[in-house]
Amino acid sequence: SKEERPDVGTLTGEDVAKHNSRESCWVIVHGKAYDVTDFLPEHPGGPKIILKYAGKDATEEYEPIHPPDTLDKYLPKEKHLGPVNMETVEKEVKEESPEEKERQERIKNMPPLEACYNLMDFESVARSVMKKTAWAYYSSGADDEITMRENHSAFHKIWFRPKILVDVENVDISTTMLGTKCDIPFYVTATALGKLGHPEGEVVLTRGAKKHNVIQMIPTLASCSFDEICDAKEGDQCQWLQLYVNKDRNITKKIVQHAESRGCKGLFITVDAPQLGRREKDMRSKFDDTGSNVQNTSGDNVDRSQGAARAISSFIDPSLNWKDIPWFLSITKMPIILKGVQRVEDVLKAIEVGAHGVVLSNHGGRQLDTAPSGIEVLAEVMPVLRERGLQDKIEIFVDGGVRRATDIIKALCLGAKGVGIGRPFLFAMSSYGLPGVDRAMQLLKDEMVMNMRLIGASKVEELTPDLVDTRGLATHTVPVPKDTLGLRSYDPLITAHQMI
Ligand SMILES: Cc1cc2c(cc1C)[n+](S(=O)(=O)[O-])c1c(=O)[nH]c(=O)nc-1n2C[C@H](O)[C@H](O)[C@H](O)COP(=O)(O)O
Repeated sequence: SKEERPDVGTLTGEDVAKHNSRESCWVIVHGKAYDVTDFLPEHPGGPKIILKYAGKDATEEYEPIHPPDTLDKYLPKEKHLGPVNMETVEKEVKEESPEEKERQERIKNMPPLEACYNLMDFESVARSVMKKTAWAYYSSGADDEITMRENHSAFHKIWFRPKILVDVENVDISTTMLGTKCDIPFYVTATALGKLGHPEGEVVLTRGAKKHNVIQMIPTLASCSFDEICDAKEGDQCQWLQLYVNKDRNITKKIVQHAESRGCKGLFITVDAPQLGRREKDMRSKFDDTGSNVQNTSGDNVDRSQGAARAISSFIDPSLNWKDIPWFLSITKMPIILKGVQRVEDVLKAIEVGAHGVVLSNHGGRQLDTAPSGIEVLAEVMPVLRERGLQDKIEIFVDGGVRRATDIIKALCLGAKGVGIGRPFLFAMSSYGLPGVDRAMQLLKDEMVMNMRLIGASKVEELTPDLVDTRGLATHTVPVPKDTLGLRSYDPLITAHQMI
């Protein structure tokens, strides 16, 4: 039976510690106690991860996965038990694991920020300094990660046909995307759970985007709350919303109209994830967290075989289809872009239903493995649109595997308006915080100016299809230069058993 709440202003650690079972489960988050007993079976991450902190302070585990307003939004008020005198709460003395000791050592000896000369350097540093679960979540792709690797190596199959003796003294790399002027044709794409990599989460990316006048796409599954990320923008800084459509369309309508009221300038509906892909590195790193039952369905209806992301994405509506698009057009004035389009027929359909744009993307290789790279689909799409006089009907974006300004230039030559970049900014943020994001964006700007000069173009309008040779793009077996960590990022169990 649940005791009545002791009638004292502030609870003590001892009061909370008594409620440490399935029958009566209280946890502390941000210095306040919550009775989550009735919530246990509904928790998308399963009851076990909460029970691991029953009667204790769960803040550290809670923080990266849940936006701060989660408890206010989803836990009934009478379950909010009020402040706890944190001096009376026993501090968990966590025995630092040998692995954690080694990681702390690597952090002490990590390279200075100035040693990072390109976006892959940030990936290399992040791999060595990030917590295993965070690295696993950010770096993983679906299944054998073939598409994740293909996204990057596809750019190496496109070769330039540079012009010479063009006056490139003044190079302008700026452009507009959905009518917003940006310094350089890339945006920070939506990537979930920013606080896995950095305690401040997505607002670090907001600040970096402001400094470089690039657009940030706010993820539905952000660690920060949507309003925190909006509040972090300055002046007329532009943000877009990435939307996972909820089975409950009223919730979706509220989210969309709130985003518009907060000044978002684009609605990117993610259409390549009716179910989240199977990211095995993410699964493996969750598996050894005894508190979470990611491997055990425990009889309820949420499949936890995908670590954190899958658990918190059980709301996504797999029945989303073309017939829903007119409804979206009716509930918002924001331009509507379909994110995750992977074939020319669907680009034509997007134009037909009145979408304002598409992102040719496979979710960074985290969804359908052996789906084609966005850049390959772009090379297929643009000639068809030009043939039908449709190339100016919508804005086409590409994301996946963009690591160099030459990748951005190739995408623009093929007809993209801009590209989305995900992991590099996560790795830069996770390794060096805002200075890391700042440097990563500046490196891309410097590379962009230099490479525009070298191919003989002084502004983005001059980036045309004749500057690239895409004959090699359709082959999917070319060896790629050994510069991609991706070739070594997949870590099948087989190596763990040192089997020959
Ligand atoms: C790296 C990463 C990507 C995610 C991402 C999380 C991470 C850590 N998440 S995920 O949890 O569902 O997989 C999202 C997401 O919330 N929504 C979305 O539309 N795309 C998501 N994406 C895909 C992202 O928007 C781009 O399509 C992808 O990152 C581009 O590839 P690069 O990382 O190689 O730049």
